[in-house]
Amino acid sequence: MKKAAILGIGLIGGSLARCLKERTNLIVEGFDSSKESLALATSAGIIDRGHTDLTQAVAEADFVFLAVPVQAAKGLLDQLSHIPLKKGCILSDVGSTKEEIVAHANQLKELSAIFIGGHPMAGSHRSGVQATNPLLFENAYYVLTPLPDTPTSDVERLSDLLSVATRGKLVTMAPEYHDQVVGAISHLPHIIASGLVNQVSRYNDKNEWFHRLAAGGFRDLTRIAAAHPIMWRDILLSNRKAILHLMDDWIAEMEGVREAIAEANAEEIQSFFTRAKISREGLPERRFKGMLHPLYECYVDVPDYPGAIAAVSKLLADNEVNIQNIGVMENREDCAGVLRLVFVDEEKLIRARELLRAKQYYVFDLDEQEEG
Ligand SMILES: NC(=O)c1ccc[n+]([C@@H]2O[C@H](COP(=O)([O-])OP(=O)(O)OC[C@H]3O[C@@H](n4cnc5c(N)ncnc54)[C@H](O)[C@@H]3O)[C@@H](O)[C@H]2O)c1
Ligand SMILES: O=C(O)C(=O)C[C@]1(C(=O)O)C=C[C@@H](O)C=C1
Repeated sequence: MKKAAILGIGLIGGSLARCLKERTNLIVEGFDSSKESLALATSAGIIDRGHTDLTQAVAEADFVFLAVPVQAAKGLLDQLSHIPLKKGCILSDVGSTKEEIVAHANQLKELSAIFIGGHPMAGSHRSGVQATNPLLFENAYYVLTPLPDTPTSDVERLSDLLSVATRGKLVTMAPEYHDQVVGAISHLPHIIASGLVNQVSRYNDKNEWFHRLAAGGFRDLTRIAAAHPIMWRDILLSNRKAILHLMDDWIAEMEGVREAIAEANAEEIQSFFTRAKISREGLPERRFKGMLHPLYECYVDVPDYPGAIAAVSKLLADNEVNIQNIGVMENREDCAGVLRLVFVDEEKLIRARELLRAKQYYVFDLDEQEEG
């Protein structure tokens, strides 16, 4: 039997393990410094076996995936360069930055496996094995960053495996290029979200209404600020060059709009928002999107009385419309507010919209707005 070893059984490593277990014939073994995570992953069937010993974990592995924070991944690579790996073994990672780790692997001449950098463009602000999801990478881009001299057959072998296992969209690009692009659409937004949360938190220390009034806008924009600090520390340290450049551009962007506000320049302020609106609406379609998950979702306003949520789910269940996922949006205090409903396909979503609207529920579907 062929084997994959996943080093780091957290959100991404654990989700990848579940993909491999569900959709390939590989034996999946895990390595983690946390015995609790390994025990949980083994008992939940996420991995076949857990190890705290690296040599045992990678023994006879055909594929090894590093799924730990970026700086820890460099340390594991150093250790792996002293461990004989199976002939033909492919070593990859899932880290959010690529230039540094690819260069690091490339200069480890003793490394007995081919290294191909990887980064699934999907994730969450949650971390740990408890947050794993075998559908996490579905339809998301999964970037591989082979070097010009990486054998094509190895890239294909890895790409084929990941394509089947994750159902993601495999693409290749140069590591530096990856870091510039992902710096702009992932790393910079995390800095902005966290900076905004810290700024408002300072105000809130003196007046608690800041947090209490925080509604949809603030919460939507800052969800990602709840992500793992060590992971993000490592990402920023690893992609410093690109991020510093992006932050300069961001500061210039903010100075531009600040000036327009200071001068009460209505035309310029409107143009700032108009450009953003057009660009935001031009992002790839959400349902078959790249960086965002394919979702058949809608939002339903529900009144604030006991049983209101049950009434919505009963209406749909009575009409054989299965809800795949349901959540209460946290955008209003002391109020049930808005229900987010997710369906398995478009047909179910359309049927749900019809049923709910026939009962006078207010249903909002972003894609319907974009289509119309
Ligand atoms: N979270 C995301 O949204 C996301 C998305 C794509 C890629 N990534 C990348 O995936 C990697 C893992 O992130 P995650 O979100 O799964 O983190 P996580 O915190 O959920 O999981 C990391 C796991 O690695 C283990 N670990 C940490 N250091 C270790 C070490 N030195 N030796 C052994 N085990 C160690 C931890 O115990 C934990 O189980 C990071 O490099 C991150 O940049 C994250
Ligand atoms: O959805 C989220 O919470 C994420 O932060 C996911 C996200 C992103 O920025 O889009 C975070 C880091 C990754 O390397 C890839 C994806």
